[in-house]
Amino acid sequence: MKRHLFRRMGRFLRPQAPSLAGAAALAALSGLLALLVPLVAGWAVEAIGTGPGAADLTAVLRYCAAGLGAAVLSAVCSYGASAALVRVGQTVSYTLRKAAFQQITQLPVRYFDTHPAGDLISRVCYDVDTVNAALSTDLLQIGTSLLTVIGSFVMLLMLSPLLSGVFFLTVPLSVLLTRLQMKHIHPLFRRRSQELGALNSFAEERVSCQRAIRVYGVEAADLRQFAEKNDAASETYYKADCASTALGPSVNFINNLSLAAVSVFGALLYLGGGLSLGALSSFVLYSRKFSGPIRETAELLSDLQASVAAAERVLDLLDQPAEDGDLPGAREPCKLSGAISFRHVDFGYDPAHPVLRDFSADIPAGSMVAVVGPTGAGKTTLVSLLLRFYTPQSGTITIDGLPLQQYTRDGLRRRLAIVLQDGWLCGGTIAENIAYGVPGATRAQIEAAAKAACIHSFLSSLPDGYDTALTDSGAGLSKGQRQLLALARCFLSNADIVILDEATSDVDPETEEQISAALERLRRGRTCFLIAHRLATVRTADRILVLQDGRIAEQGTHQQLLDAGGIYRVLYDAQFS
Ligand SMILES: Nc1ncnc2c1ncn2[C@@H]1O[C@H](COP(=O)(O)OP(=O)(O)OP(=O)(O)O)[C@@H](O)[C@H]1O
Repeated sequence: MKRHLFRRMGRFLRPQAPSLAGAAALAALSGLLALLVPLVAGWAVEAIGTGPGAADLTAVLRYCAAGLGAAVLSAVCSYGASAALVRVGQTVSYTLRKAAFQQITQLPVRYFDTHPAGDLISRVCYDVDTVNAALSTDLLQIGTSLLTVIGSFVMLLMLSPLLSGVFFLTVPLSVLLTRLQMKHIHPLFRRRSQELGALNSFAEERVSCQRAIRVYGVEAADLRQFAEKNDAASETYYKADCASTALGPSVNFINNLSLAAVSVFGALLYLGGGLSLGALSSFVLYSRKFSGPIRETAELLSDLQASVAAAERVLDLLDQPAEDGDLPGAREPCKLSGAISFRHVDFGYDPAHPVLRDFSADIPAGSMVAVVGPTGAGKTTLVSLLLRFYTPQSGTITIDGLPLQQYTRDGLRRRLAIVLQDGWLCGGTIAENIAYGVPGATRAQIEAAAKAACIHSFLSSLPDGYDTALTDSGAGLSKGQRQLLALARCFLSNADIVILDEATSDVDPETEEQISAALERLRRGRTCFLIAHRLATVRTADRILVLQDGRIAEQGTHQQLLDAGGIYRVLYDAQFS
């Protein structure tokens, strides 16, 4: 599974191969130099000798200087390796984050129906950071530790094979313990990332609907739910961290046992003349060098588990199939006349629960067609299908006689302008928001669009005018003003088909009248697809479709439908009587 993970990470790591190789060389040099220190220290001890006056001080000083030199050089190389890896970690996490965000922009809209925003944010930010930590520090330390362990192992064997036998008796115990604990720890870290994703997702959702929470007075219930999720996250953190911290002390315990055994047998060997004092000193130092990294590596491996779990979550996101690509030879529409036709369309978000059933309708080019009907009838779903957010289970939708799939997806969407009920604003200034999707629009064009959407006088009255900064949710503007801004966006775009989904639901009757007049201007040369609950908005439509249970129940002009005395009449009377 790990090998699989490294292969999946390959495309991010491969470009860093030169830096990784440089860091590995520096780390190896640093490790080798550090390995010299115990040997030189042993020689220094040997030079001190055992009897009074036996010390060869010049040699002792020489060895001390050599040991110091090796230690300093080792530290410098280690710094060089760390600096290189910090850069690698940053570059990889930058690319990974960019790829993850790009992937989010390419995922089918359906994916967001089942994956909460907070969890995705957690993957793009927190999980990528965890991967960065592993690359910047953990891998270097594990590599250096491995080198130290192997080098010390060789030195121990060279110094005393017999004493090495005693020492290595305890090593399998450490390794076995580490392996067992790793097996136990990995799923815990995976759960830890999942629970954190769920907590983030909940927090994100609740922060964004604080107004509703206050209005409904559900703060206490919310706090309770947050506490439950927080508890679950803390619990998994606690379990994972506890399991991983238990690893260090248990390996440490075994290491101390081995040190005691080496000291006792080493002393016996020295007394029996089988080992010099210098060699015994070096042996003890190497045995420490051997055991230290085993303990550190055990701890680092648990950090690495967290990084592996995080990397898996980011890679899982990257592995999601993107929105279907364009068909070969798909047309890039430069201009559409805007004739829309739905033919026997069946669609359900879940195929078992159809929303549209055998839906057929023709919207002639340049006409204004309105869709009305009860809540949940499937009006917005029609818009989502037109925008190719979803694909019908059967039937076809054509524009200018060509099925939607025969157009490039982006090209098609560029020919459509849409105004939704919630206005769809993002961070930036008001001018930038109006010009969203129309880069290069001049200030004069932006103001003309705002005038056409009847919002120019309001915008001019703001202290910073069109340069007023908006937060992403458009706080500071009323819902109606947000809708008018989105309408201005439509005026600015040169789209051939305009879709208004409850676009005037939050404006006062006077503004609605103005918008109706504006719509008359907007529809010139364009096809307008209007969805509305307020029937005043649809009176001037060329045709009104009354949707009920995913089918057209009635259709005609406003007057024809009133005269027919059907559902439309009932809805009209309910609103105007
Ligand atoms: N993303 C989705 N995933 C699953 N079901 C959905 C999704 N969006 C809408 N639905 C369901 O599809 C049905 C039609 O929804 P739609 O939003 O098209 O209705 P509508 O006529 O526009 O309603 P309203 O007038 O309230 O805006 C509803 O039953 C709704 O619950």
